[in-house]
Amino acid sequence: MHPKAEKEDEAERASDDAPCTVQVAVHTPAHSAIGELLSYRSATLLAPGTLVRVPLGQREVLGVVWDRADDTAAQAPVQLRAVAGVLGGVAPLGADWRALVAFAARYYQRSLGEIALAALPAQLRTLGPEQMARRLRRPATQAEQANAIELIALSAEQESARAQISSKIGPFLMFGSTGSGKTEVYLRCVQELLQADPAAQALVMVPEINLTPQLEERFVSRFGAAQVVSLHSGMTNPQRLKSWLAAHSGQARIVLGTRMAVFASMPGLALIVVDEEHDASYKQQEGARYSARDLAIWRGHACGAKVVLGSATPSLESWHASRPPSPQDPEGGRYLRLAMPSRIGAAALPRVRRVDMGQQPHRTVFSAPLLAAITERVQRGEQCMVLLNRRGYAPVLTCSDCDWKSDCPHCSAHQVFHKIDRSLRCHHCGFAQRVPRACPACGNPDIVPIGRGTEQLEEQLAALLAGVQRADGSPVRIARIDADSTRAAGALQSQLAQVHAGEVDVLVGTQMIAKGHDFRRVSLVAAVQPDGALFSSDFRAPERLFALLMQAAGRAGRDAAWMAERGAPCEMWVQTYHPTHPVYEALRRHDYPAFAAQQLTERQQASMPPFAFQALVRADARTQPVAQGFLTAAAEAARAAALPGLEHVSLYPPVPLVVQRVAGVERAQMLIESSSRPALQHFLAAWQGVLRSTRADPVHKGLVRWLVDVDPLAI
Ligand SMILES: Nc1ncnc2c1ncn2[C@@H]1O[C@H](COP(=O)(O)OP(=O)(O)OP(=O)(O)O)[C@@H](O)[C@H]1O
Ligand SMILES: [Zn+2]
Repeated sequence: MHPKAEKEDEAERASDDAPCTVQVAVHTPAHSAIGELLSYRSATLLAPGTLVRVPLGQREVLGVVWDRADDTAAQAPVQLRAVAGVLGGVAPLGADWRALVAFAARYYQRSLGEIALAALPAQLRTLGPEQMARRLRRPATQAEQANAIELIALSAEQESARAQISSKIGPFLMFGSTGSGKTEVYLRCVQELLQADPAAQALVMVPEINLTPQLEERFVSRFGAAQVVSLHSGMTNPQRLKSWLAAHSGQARIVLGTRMAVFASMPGLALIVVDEEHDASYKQQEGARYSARDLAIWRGHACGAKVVLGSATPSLESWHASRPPSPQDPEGGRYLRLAMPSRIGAAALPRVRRVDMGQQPHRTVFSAPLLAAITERVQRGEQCMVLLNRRGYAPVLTCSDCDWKSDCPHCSAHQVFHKIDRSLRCHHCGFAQRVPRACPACGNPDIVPIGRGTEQLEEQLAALLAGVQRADGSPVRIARIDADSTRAAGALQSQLAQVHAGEVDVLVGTQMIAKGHDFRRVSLVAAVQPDGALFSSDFRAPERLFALLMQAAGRAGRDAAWMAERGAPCEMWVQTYHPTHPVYEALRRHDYPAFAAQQLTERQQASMPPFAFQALVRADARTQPVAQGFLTAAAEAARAAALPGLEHVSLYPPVPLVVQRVAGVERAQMLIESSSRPALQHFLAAWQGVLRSTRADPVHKGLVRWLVDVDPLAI
């Protein structure tokens, strides 16, 4: 039916029958004064969760019918605009899904409509009824049968983890070393679940799906393409709609996705896996700043699904939440910790070797012993990985005469030098320009790069290894993987495939190379300049660095049988000016528990997460005083109004962000902290209205936006 005809038809019926009022969630701007739900007139009573099209201003938008608020407040239907149409063929969204959306909106201080509509595929909004009907008629992916795989026998540790997940309630934290076979345990748990209950569904989340194409292959080959769908931001809109519908209808049994998948509609949801749960990409960094890991825990609890978090380097939050009971703490944490300390096939974790860069000649990039070790490995046919967490050629260009620096005109940051296309690019706002021929300030032609990124590292390594030959006499092959080298569609997949196929001898890259890859022939991993993170102002920096180095180390020596035939055990090299730093000491012993214990003691003494709860309010404005002035005024207004929860909450003075200006906008933030999560929540909820009215005050003209970040990951 033509949309217009349908609309008239609906209006017709509404005037005949006794019309009723429905509450609808629509996408309203984040801080708009429009209430959470809008009321519409409908000819028929619509079940909560029904997808509808409704008029909003001059437009017609997608909405979700929400549970009716108490009827007394409802307006008489005659005064209301009518629902324009119902999205036929799509079952109403379940109560579990609506509860999750409502919780996320409340907890992360966003509007219900924003979260609800953002969680739905864009095409539900844009497709007309006919297109939609055609889409629904399209046959599902031809059932490509799962390969009848002969299951490998689980190790004793894997079997114990599997059995506990099967018999206990959880939530579980699977603390398994790199290469301990966590993925195999996920696969078994999913399999067991699907076999036991024909309607059951599993949600498996990974930090970045493009980084782990291997994982997708493993699920598809085990369960067949018809059972598995993906949900991530790299998909086209039609693909996303298709996956979403398959999950929503229950036809897909397994959803494999990134953080956004936590909102997938899955009526049979019985198991949620959060792989590499420590990874920062589970936290959304714009719009509604939700943590998909934390929502997974909430969702599992609310709908009775088991939740398994997995990592070799858990977040300190999850580690603390899974502490075993002790005499001082008879309850212990809420999660059940499952330990898998051994690598599959009794493979050894790499031996950690620290190079004291203070003892090396000035300006050394690759120390002589590291270079010798890499050379030897290559000659023997083994692969090496070199990690540097900074892309580009050099972080800054500078004039040797006048001290000019390649600053971004729009940000308080340097523009990074990319030699490959002779460009200067800002990694904050994206502003790019050609490298000037001479210093723009004084005309001196001698402008030089300072510091180094992966592009330069690759170039230097190529020069240093120029004479080195592989076992077959051919020259050494070096490749680089970072956000620049993988920009083209499919580039990352093909580069990873080359590494797996042994076509690359030395892989240079950013943290992208450290994550989750099951490289079978890597025997040496080196971090050439990891010290930067040791002295960051962010209290989570040591935790992040430790996790990164442990994960990087975890790429070496994964194939026990192959390593046994080699001349030397696998190694992780760290070049540092602080070889005795506790982070490197813990790394040397592969001792995550000791590292975590030391960090948690510090956090407890300083009353920091997970012993305290935080939120940030950020203000962006034309000037720093306007940004800070808004925050100060909002805090003062909160105190003046004696908002609930305030007595248990500390409001700190506003400060500029570390990168203070981005794209011409000044940024400031205020930290809010409490030892009680409910008190913090209570206060934030009450503060919303105050922030809105403060914003409306004309003295804060020049404020661009404000936002709240609950449980922020970066301070
Ligand atoms: N029981 C088993 N017997 C033999 N091989 C196994 C077994 N379990 C897993 N493997 C193999 O061991 C390798 C490592 O397993 P997997 O990738 O699941 O580890 P992981 O714990 O997820 O590692 P990481 O955290 O480092 O990504 C894989 O190649 C996998 O096929
Ligand atoms: Zn910039």
